[in-house]
Amino acid sequence: MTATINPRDRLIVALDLPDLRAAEAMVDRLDDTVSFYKIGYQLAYAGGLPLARALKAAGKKVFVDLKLHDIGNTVGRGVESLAELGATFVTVHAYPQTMKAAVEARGQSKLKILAVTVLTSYDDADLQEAGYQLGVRDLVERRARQAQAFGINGLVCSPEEAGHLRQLLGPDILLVTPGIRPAGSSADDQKRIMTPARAIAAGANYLVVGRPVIGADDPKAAAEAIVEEITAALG
Ligand SMILES: O=C(O)c1cc(=O)[nH]c(=O)n1[C@@H]1O[C@H](COP(=O)(O)O)[C@@H](O)[C@H]1O
Repeated sequence: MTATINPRDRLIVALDLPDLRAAEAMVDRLDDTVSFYKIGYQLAYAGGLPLARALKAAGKKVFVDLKLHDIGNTVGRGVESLAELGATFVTVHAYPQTMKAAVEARGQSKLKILAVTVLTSYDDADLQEAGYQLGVRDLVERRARQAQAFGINGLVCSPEEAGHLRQLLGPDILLVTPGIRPAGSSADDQKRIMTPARAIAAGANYLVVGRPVIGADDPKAAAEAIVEEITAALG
């Protein structure tokens, strides 16, 4: 089912930019190279959420990444509001109450709920410091199984877990992987990373890329190179 996604549509560029003007300028620069954008904390909290509607009207897809996590009622009502925006994806943290409330609130809308398993900036030591007994691999697996049981549409995980999750959960669940770094680029604060080609080979459906594109001297060329790598990896 997910094999039919066009290679270009598998690249999601994170518009981690300070304001609407900067985000609109980046979308203009990237032009037809990019069809899918992510709006996260930085832009959303700077008044950027309305860009979701404008992008949709321009034929682009939008991922609203607010990583919801609160009591079930608050999560549910938040998801209802986000469904009105016309986004394709929204994120919640992969906690049982949160996932259950989000799936119920999604109702018949076209919004797909993605559960963030373990952030790609975490390793085993970070989880231990935060009080978890499980390491990354086991916690991702546990949360992924729970997410599937709740009817979540997809998982945000690192490409390092994508192969294992694909095997475990089958072909239908969407695997959306940040922590993407083209060969030779800086990891920044990411700890679980892979190149675009390896992430696709591991079974990721969508790759989320921020700084390697928006921080490049030529963002359009950087995005095009990633699309080419995705296309080649899909064979
Ligand atoms: O939910 C996400 O998109 C997300 C989850 C995660 O585990 N790790 C992660 O990096 N992200 C997001 O993916 C993007 C990655 O950005 P870069 O590290 O600049 O490529 C950022 O917007 C993060 O908020």
